[in-house]
Parts: sequence; C-alpha cells; structure tokens
Amino acid sequence: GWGYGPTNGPEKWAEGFPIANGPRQSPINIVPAEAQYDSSLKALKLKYDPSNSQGILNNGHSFQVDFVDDADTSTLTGGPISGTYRLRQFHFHWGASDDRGSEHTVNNIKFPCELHLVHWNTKYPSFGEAASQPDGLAVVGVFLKIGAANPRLQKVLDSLDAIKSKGKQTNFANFDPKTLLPGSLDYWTYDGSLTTPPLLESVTWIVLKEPISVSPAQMAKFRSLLFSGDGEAPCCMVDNYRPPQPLKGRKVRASFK
Ligand SMILES: NS(=O)(=O)c1ccc(B(O)O)cc1
Ligand SMILES: [Zn+2]
Repeated sequence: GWGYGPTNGPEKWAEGFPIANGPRQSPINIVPAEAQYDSSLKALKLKYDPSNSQGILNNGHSFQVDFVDDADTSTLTGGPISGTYRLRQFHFHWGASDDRGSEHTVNNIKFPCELHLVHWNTKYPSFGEAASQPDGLAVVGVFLKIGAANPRLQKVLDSLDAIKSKGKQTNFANFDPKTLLPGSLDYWTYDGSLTTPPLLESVTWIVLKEPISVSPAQMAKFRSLLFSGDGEAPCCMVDNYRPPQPLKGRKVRASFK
C-alpha cells in the first residue's frame, strides 16, 4: 500500500491515484504577499465538546484522535464555509528532524509539524459521502513551531506509548482540541484535497497564520511511533508529509490584512 518511502511515497501515488495530478491538490506553498484579503470572510467558529473525543489510533500513516460525530456537538461554522461541519478526527504530520515535517509551507518555509482538524459537511449523510463532494470537508491546519514545551499537546503525546505500532489504539476521552489552537484564528483559505490517498478534491483548507509551540523533546515523542505493525521490521514514523503541489491558478484568500 501507499506510504512515505522511496517505493510507495508521494512521487508514486499518481500510479494508484491519478487525481494526484489533479487541479486542486494539497498541500500548497502559501505566499502571504500573494494572498488576497477578503473582508467578506467570516470569523472561524469552532465549538468542540470534549466528551466527544473517543480514541487515539496509530493508522500506519499518522496517529489520529477520533470523535463521536453523530450529532452537531463538535462543529466548525463561519470562516469561508457555509453550513455546519462536524469534527471527525485530528492528526499530525511531522519530520525526521526539526527542519521539515509540515505539509503546507509559508514562503517555502517548512515547520517541524502540522496539525489537521478534519470536519465534514452535515448537508451529506456521512463523512464517507462528504469526502467525495467538492464542498464535503473542511480541514483546519495549525503549524507547530519549535519553542517552549506545549503542556496541552503533552496530554496527546503521553498516550503515544500505548499506540507505538500500526493498528494499535487506546481510549482518549475528554480531550478538548480547542486547547491546541493558537490565540489568533486569522487564516488563509483555498480549495484543495486530502493530502494522502485517496487525495479526494473535497477539502476547503483553512490554515491558521499563528503557529502553536512544540519543544524538541516533544518532537522526539512524535518520532517514537512506528509505521510498522507488531512483528514487522520496525520503521520509525517520520517524514509522513506530502510536499507542496502546483497551485494551478487557484487563489489563496486571507481573513486578515
Ligand atoms: N491529511 S488530510 O487532513 O488531508 C486527510 C484527512 C482525512 C483523510 B481520510 O479520512 O482518508 C485523509 C487525509
Ligand atoms: Zn493531514
């Protein structure tokens, strides 16, 4: 299956997923000077219920925290989207060293890590159905920048020992993902795709301008995970990011001046 290695990585994905060369692929390099300020963009409204957090899973590509999404209790509204989108899961992408790891870049600068909060449009009956629609998903991206240790992030990292290898999961109750957001919700937005196969072109991307902090020791914790399953040759889960893709004429809008 697909992965991030030399034989199954991003340069090979188009063989199994031709949409990899499509018109609205993600991630992209964001050039702030070329983003157009749009005064009609609304403020982001994120309302999360911590009791909706369920479990944390090593899916062999990243780890994700899954949410109960059978009601409008953890939602994204406002911003560039219309209607209500429900939080499904959040996950991260990171590098083998602090000089890389994010999927989106800013002026070609890579951050060591990027958080994705994945939401789906409730005008569709399910996440799976929404994922195949051009306005089906909205992903909030948050950059992590090396600095002081982030105590809110630590709660997530402390659970990683229990999910070291592919397929492992454990309970992860009562976590409020709002605690992972920066002080400012200023954002850039553009029409894009999932950044992993199936690379579906169904994502309204909302990338926050302000990063949150992560310490070098905390980054080492991300890198303690394995892509491999129990009994397989251990392979460190690092560099699980897709590089920026061609803009192909898309406009990036800014919610701020
Ligand atoms: N990396 S991403 O946020 O674009 C993303 C989100 C969900 C899925 B998926 O549910 O397959 C894949 C990629
Ligand atoms: Zn992602």
